[in-house]
Amino acid sequence: MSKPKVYITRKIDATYLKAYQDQLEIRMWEKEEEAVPKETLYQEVADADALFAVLSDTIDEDLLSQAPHLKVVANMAVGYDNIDLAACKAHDVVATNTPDVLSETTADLGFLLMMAAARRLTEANDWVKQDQWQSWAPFYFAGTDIQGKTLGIVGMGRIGEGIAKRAAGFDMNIQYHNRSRKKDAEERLHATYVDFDELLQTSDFIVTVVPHTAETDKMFNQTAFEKMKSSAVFVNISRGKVVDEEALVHALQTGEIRSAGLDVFEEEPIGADHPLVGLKNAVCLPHIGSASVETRTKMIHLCMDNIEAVVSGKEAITPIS
Ligand SMILES: NC(=O)c1ccc[n+]([C@@H]2O[C@H](COP(=O)([O-])OP(=O)(O)OC[C@H]3O[C@@H](n4cnc5c(N)ncnc54)[C@H](O)[C@@H]3O)[C@@H](O)[C@H]2O)c1
Ligand SMILES: O=C(O)[C@H](O)CO
Repeated sequence: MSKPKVYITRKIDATYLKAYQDQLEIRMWEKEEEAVPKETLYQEVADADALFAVLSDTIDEDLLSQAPHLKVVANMAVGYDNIDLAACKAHDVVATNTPDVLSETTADLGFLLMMAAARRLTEANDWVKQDQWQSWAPFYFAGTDIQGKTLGIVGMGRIGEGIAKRAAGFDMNIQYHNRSRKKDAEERLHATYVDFDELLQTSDFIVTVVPHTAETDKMFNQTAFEKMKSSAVFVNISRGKVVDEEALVHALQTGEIRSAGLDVFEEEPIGADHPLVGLKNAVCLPHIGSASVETRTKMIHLCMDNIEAVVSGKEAITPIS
């Protein structure tokens, strides 16, 4: 009997796939950083039973209509705004994501961005590397402290809770806004629920970690930045599209807010000519929230385990509900 066919849209080292090769016929796009061209992807899915996708692949009606045998799309991300779930349902395709395994690593990066933006880390690092350091001075690269400050978390989910846990260790006051109030988290994390406007107005640090949906699209717009303190540090580790980037650039340029730490952008990838890259008070990273070897390994295995489960007639481990 022939093995179920899996197509992987990015190069993954064979060692990660060894355990699955007896059960599955695995093909993949052989480039790590270059996206698979649409024509190639459409040809490859024509006889595939399973698709291992990454967050920059668009999984929509157009693609699914080219994939008559497809049973499962395993997205190597917890976010799934690249997947049309209604189209998956219509084609009887199970969509899966990678929740939990990346929460701590992504919370680490959120915290790192908070501190980097507060303490002007990249600016100071660039200065040394550009051979500009002459002598010690009392206030050069003086940033702002985080201890004793108020942190506002927008999206108190798995990763949001991870941020709150870390913030407690830094003696921050924690407030949050979420689609629904989470009383259990309030007790566990000593966090206070506030509405969105109050969070914007009263937080010294604002971290967003909501999914990108119709509701959260550009929720950080000009009005939102105007409400923030002029000393506020804004961090986005969710999706670029939850922010109106033009408004953010304006807020950073005019001192409406102090600084920003950004792992995600409206259209990715961005280049050196992007307006945010040119701003000293913006720390910009190439969407690496979950990028530790340990976590990426877990994400790959979870995708493959989901695929193996579905193609062998079992329930997916982490279906997107
Ligand atoms: N930068 C990265 O590399 C990276 C890594 C992992 C996740 N992410 C992003 O972070 C998101 C969150 O991941 P998670 O595992 O914590 O998800 P989660 O579902 O556990 O948490 C999301 C929280 O946002 C809340 N929420 C949804 N809509 C909201 C709204 N309109 N207003 C306020 N709150 C709202 C939900 O109620 C939930 O509590 C993902 O969807 C993904 O887009 C980014
Ligand atoms: O949604 C996700 O999981 C990230 O963006 C990549 O880890």
